Amino acid sequence: MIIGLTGGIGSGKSAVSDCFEKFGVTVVDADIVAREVVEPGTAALRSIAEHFGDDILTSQGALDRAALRTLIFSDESQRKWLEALLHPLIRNEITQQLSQSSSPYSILSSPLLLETDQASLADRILVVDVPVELQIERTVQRDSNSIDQVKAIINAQSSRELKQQKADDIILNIGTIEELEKDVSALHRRYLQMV
Ligand SMILES: CC(C)(COP(=O)(O)OP(=O)(O)OC[C@H]1O[C@@H](n2cnc3c(N)ncnc32)[C@H](O)[C@@H]1O)[C@@H](O)C(=O)NCCC(=O)NCCS
Ligand SMILES: Nc1ncnc2c1ncn2[C@@H]1O[C@H](COP(=O)(O)OP(=O)(O)OP(=O)(O)O)[C@@H](O)[C@H]1O
Repeated sequence: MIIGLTGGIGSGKSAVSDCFEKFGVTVVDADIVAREVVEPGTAALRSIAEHFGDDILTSQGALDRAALRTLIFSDESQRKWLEALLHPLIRNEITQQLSQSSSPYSILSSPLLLETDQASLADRILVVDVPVELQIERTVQRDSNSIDQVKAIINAQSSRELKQQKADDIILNIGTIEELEKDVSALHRRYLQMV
């Protein structure tokens, strides 16, 4: 059984998947996979440099993620171009990593689970839900992004309401980390009964 874990930027997916990992559940994280497919030497990184120019690379030849972030969240057509290149590669790698899992069930954590065909890889959808104001507050605190950039990223993602509609399970992450851990623990027991 594969649980698709999703939520917008800064909603708490990593906090939730860290708890599942502590219970021995295999977690495949789409954000980590998205970094792997553009490592130096990959065909995808070469395509990105050809399309955006060598300024999109650091002096070490790696992807300048901050530069690409600024570009794609201010120009939808460039974001669509990047997604058309990367999403098939990300999906393939996710499938590969999930096939190697040996835990009773696995977690696929992805910010774009419901926006892409990654949803079809999951048997159940678990949404980490937070009010947008808290999402922005936690993200700005964690990252060096400005409020406007965080808002632009949120606008490129599906709405809180749509995620709630598509969810089989919802964790409302408005309390403490300890409360979040209790909610994950209860879900873990339920999931074990389902496999
Ligand atoms: C633009 C990039 C280089 C910025 O890298 P950076 O290290 O700053 O951020 P990181 O990759 O950790 O992503 C942070 C968050 O941004 C949001 N985000 C990233 N890509 C997208 C996107 N295409 N659409 C909407 N939100 C996105 C997600 O909430 C994600 O958790 C990077 O996000 C990227 O390559 N995005 C395109 C690939 C993609 O769609 N990844 C999402 C997982 S499938
Ligand atoms: N219940 C909570 N109480 C306080 N802080 C929290 C709570 N849950 C998450 N956080 C913090 O909020 C920030 C965002 O959480 P996290 O990194 O887990 O989100 P995410 O959904 O994985 O984000 P992204 O989509 O950007 O990868 C982190 O700094 C995290 O420590």
